[in-house]
Amino acid sequence: MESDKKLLIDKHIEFIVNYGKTHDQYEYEVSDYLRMSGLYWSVTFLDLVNSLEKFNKDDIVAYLKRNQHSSGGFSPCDGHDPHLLYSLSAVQIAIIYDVLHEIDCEKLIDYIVGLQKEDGSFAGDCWGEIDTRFSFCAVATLSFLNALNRIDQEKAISFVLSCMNYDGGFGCLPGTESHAGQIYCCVGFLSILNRLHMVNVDLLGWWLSERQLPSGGLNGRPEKLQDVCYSWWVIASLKMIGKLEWINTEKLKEYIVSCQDEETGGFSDRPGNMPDPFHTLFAFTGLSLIKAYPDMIKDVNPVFCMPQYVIDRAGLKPQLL
Ligand SMILES: COc1ccc(S(=O)(=O)N2Cc3cc(-c4ccc(C=O)o4)ccc3N(Cc3cncn3C)C[C@H]2Cc2ccc(O)cc2)cc1
Ligand SMILES: [Zn+2]
Repeated sequence: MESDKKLLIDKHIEFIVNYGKTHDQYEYEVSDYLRMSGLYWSVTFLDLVNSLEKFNKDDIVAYLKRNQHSSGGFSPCDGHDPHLLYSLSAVQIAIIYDVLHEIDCEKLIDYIVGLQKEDGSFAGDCWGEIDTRFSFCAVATLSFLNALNRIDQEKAISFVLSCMNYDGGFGCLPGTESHAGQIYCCVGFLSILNRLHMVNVDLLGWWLSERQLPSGGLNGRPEKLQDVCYSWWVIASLKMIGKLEWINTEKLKEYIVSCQDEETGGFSDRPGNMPDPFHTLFAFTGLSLIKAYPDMIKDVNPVFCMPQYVIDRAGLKPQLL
């Protein structure tokens, strides 16, 4: 029976610890444009399985400092431009290691405030791409820096609400189709700003529960294939709006475990595909949220996608319905 499949925790730890070392040089190199996020995915995974000591804290601090741009924003790695995505990842890493004092928080706050537009939306960087993902990155990062009062919150909220669709979901821009990843960002944004009552909970809960397929896995939009990372985007959103019980969590657990690579360790989007740190983290945060292995995986916060004890230590209490 699939549900009896063992979770090979030690193999997954080995996969993550060795990813940057033994992993095929070409693939590791081409992912340098997301390296700071890759580090966040790996650090969060290790902390959830009580193995944070596998990484060298001083090396991590040096990497953060080396990649804070003069503008205050963070780049993914040397030679790349700063971006909101990697600024959030850098602060998430700093909060987990409790080293926020090692980075220039004031300059980072100025960088983020400078990215808010007249209509309340946020650009991801100086090149100006607008996406509700960046609204989430902005308020999540400012939460950790205790600087939410530095942006125009009412305009930011009205922009995100202008991206809500008739199906209760959210898209990346006004009038764009609902997608689980965008829904997670918009619901998380509203949770951080205490506006979850603006969500149509029954409509959105129904749309999200409809993501579950016969395999037990979840897809990100109607008619798409299941993918283990949607385990996170969908159930974190359901948890925030208090409708997690609308998913068959036993079938979901079976699907998630079926995506582990028993040879190399790590998780892939679907059984038999190439594992990566991104899908490995979101498989574990999904298992954590449905409390599938409570003795092996620490509790995760559904809004910030970080260990709950870290969010408690930071004194943050994002709204949950
Ligand atoms: C392999 O193709 C991609 C496509 C998009 C991306 S992404 O950076 O825009 N991103 C995150 C992401 C990462 C990986 C990955 C491979 C190796 C590593 C090392 O750490 O990470 C793989 C996929 C991926 N995607 C694409 C994806 C996942 N499931 C379905 N798809 C199409 C997500 C994508 C968007 C993203 C999501 C969350 C987040 O915090 C940042 C970016 C990266 C690789
Ligand atoms: Zn995926």
